[in-house]
Amino acid sequence: VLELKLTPALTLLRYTLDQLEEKDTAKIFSQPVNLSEVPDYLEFISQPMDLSTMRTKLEGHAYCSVADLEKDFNLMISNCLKYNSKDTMFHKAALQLREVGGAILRHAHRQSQSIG
Ligand SMILES: CCOC(=O)c1ccc2c(c1)NC(=O)[C@@H](C)N2
Repeated sequence: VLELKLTPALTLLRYTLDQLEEKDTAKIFSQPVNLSEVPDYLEFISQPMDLSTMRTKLEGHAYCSVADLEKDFNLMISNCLKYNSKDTMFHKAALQLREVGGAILRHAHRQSQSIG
């Protein structure tokens, strides 16, 4: 069972991000895109996002709700779909994580309504 600490809202956000990380089995979303490996990345992507950045923002109280977390998750996915062509592993992984992550986030929304 979810171990709810004194701050259930923050605990729910942490648990939700843990679940999203777990689904990134190839770990392609765990760190910022390496700009020395991908030198043209910022020509296409104005606001990079990744799971480690989301973790830092979460612990820094940048997310007030599941919706805030979902916004950065959607940004991370859309960046990947934009930069990587359809026939790449990256693009396919983003489509997959979008589906699986969507279900995780819907469940977290429902839980946040019950813990307030
Ligand atoms: C060491 C080389 O790593 C990469 O080229 C690379 C590594 C990870 C990546 C990525 C590229 N591109 C992306 O769009 C995001 C999702 N992940």
